[in-house]
Amino acid sequence: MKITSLPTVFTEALPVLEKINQAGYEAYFVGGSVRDLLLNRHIHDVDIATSAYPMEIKHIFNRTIDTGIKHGTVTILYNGNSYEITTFRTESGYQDYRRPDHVTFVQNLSEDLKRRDFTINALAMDASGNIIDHFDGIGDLRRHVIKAVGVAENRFHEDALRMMRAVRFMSQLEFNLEEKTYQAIKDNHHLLSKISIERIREEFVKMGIGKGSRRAFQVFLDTGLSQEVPCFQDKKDLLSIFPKLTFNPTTEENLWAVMIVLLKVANQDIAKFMSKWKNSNAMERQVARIVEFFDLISSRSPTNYELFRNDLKTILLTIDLSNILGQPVNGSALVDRYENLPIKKQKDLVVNGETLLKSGIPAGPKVGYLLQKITQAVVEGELDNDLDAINQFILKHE
Ligand SMILES: Nc1ccn([C@@H]2O[C@H](COP(=O)(O)OP(=O)(O)OP(=O)(O)O)[C@@H](O)[C@H]2O)c(=O)n1
Ligand SMILES: [Mg+2]
Repeated sequence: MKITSLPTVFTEALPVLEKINQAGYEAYFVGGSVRDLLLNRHIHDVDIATSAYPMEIKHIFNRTIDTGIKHGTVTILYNGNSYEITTFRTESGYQDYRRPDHVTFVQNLSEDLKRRDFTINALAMDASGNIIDHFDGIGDLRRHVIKAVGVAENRFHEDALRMMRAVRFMSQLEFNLEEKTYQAIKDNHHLLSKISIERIREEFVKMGIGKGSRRAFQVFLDTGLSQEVPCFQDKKDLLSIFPKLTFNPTTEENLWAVMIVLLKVANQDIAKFMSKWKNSNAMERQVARIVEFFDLISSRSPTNYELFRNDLKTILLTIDLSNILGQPVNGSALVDRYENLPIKKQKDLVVNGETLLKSGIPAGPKVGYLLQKITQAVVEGELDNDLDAINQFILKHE
């Protein structure tokens, strides 16, 4: 197969292949970019494989970064873009079911393609647009199948994360798992426990927000992979809800929001669950806000309305909570209710602790009690946010 018209991500990178070729080495586009090109999907970056050693690549290009010299990878900067160029290699250095500590360089492309995870990812394309496909990856793209290259079990022993990659591609591409690949995951799911939570999380999130997330979740459960993720141990019931959802979360924040609602409904410890994911501080803050928000819905404590922020509004409007909670929750009604609140922040109230003291209320717990009563009555629409009305209210409640 030869591709004659290439998107700009490739045409911009063609001079890179040509420069390597002119220096006497082979060079190809490989992996995800070739797969996504054939699927007509958005291509975020192109990776290059070559017969040249990293030192030789550093000679050919002026601006390079030693990304992973040990693994044969050099990043080059060319015409405002950066490219990862990796020397043909095998996976013989794999230890402990994780990525290799050291690699063995090989001289030809077919050896390099053999060590890749799935047939649809073991595709290459040369500078003329010829597709190299030794494992019928094109056929599997047509059949919508994720199939391991060679013996599936070996591929998963080389890198156990590939089992998560399998379900993640199922979700992203809406593909099926080939029978032997599925069976090999079922037989080897325990190996996932060797993989760091950060790497698992990256795949889990991609799986959770892909178009085929619900089917992928079912396989994540059925194969036993979920048991190997620390925060999901003993949460099979909770997870079994995912395949039944009537929508796909589309952003990472949405995905966590769904998880949090499920945990809330099941009365489980959210902080404990979230800490196990080792999320970034920024994501932790987002998550904390989502938790606050759901507390808000359930407690209806007026002062909590302060926590209602635009991003949370988005969640409410995009996620159908009724389906998760098993009881009717009208997201847009909640948003409307917020929009029409007489006060949105405690500060919007015409009185505060200080003004109450000045008006003669004795210092003590009474002040806080009154303030809460007033706020609640105003939020619920039972009392106007007006000094006279509030003073009368105080007389009644003193
Ligand atoms: N555990 C892994 C990770 C990657 N690869 C190979 O390296 C390529 C690039 O890896 P990566 O960028 O992680 O994945 P992509 O398949 O490119 O997917 P994405 O579009 O998410 O980048 C893959 O296509 C595959 O050939 C592999 O064999 N085993
Ligand atoms: Mg990639």
